[in-house]
Amino acid sequence: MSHPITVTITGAGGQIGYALLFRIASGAMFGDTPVRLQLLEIPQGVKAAEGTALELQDSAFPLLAGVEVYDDAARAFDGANVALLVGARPRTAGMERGDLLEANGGIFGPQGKAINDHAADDVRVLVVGNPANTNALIAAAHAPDVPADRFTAMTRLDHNRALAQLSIALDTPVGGIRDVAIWGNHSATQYPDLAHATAAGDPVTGLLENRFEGADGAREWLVETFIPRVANRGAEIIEVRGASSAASAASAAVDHMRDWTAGTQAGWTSAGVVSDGSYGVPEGLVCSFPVESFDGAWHIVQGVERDAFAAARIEASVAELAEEREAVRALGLI
Ligand SMILES: NC(=O)C1=CN([C@@H]2O[C@H](COP(=O)(O)OP(=O)(O)OC[C@H]3O[C@@H](n4cnc5c(N)ncnc54)[C@H](O)[C@@H]3O)[C@@H](O)[C@H]2O)C=CC1
Ligand SMILES: O=C([O-])CC(=O)C(=O)O
Repeated sequence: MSHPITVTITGAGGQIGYALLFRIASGAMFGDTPVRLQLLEIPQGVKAAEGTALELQDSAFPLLAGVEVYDDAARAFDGANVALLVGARPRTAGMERGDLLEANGGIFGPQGKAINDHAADDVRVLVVGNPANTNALIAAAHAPDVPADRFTAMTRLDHNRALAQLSIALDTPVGGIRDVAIWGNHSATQYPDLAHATAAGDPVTGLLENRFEGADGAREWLVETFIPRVANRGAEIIEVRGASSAASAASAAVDHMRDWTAGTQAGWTSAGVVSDGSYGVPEGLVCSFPVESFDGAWHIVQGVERDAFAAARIEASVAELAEEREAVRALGLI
């Protein structure tokens, strides 16, 4: 059997943690490679994480090489090959994710530093806790010895929501849809982009025109229904479920890490990555782009054409990311 991957999960006693840990232990994230789980909680969350650790034992997962619970970041990130930063307060009805910046931002500097000082050299970090993009920026800023491209923020849930809404609208299987993209912030300003998507090999633009009786109908569906539905789905779930998305968020985290380590097989996906200046996004902002994964790294898909409408929407979302960076600077978090 191969050497286990050490995976640190923060907020392991919370809702997403409860949905995520069993998927990781089952092999959904890293295939046949055994995993060692290191769970980090704040003191008041430790009992819940310990209970989950007992249930992980009881599941007798053949790939589970061990579970430890910590309330100390230095120990929890020790030797981590993968760090899933989930632990943070979720928003409630009526809040935007950016409203959490002050409450949650302070978590990610110390955790970035603990990753810098204690994680394995090949550590890969996924930030889930909101506002995810800017929290990833904060963590990266405190980890100068870790290459910036190892810090990512989760927009895979937005990507999956876009696939699902398109699949429903066209009555076509999710598995045949390619090259959807989420640009910008994991917030209501994000831009879900279908301009280059195909379904079973056919351009989605044409399929939408057939479905919605012409170009005007397709455009109306995109602008009035699809984009706001995807961009505000988190709020819709909070409204209907009474709590923010948990199992779907865990599932997206599995997808993100699996693709990062094993590579993408079928076209683009979406991830918040540290901008290298591509598409005019200021360097250092953690922005969602269409990406592919190969050789163990995310690569921003280059040369994607964007019409004036798309460019304006993306610019607005990037401006919000720049404002969030200024806000965390003003708070002394970076
Ligand atoms: N990026 C995305 O697509 C999504 C992000 N989220 C975000 O994920 C975060 C977690 O959501 P839930 O699991 O539903 O929340 P939850 O409240 O159920 O669990 C959060 C857990 O984090 C722990 N925690 C708080 N501060 C911590 C720290 N400094 N270190 C370690 N653990 C800490 C808490 O004790 C709690 O057990 C929220 O910020 C939520 O908004 C949720 C869904 C999707
Ligand atoms: O909307 C929220 O607050 C939780 C989240 O990030 C999502 O479901 O996308």
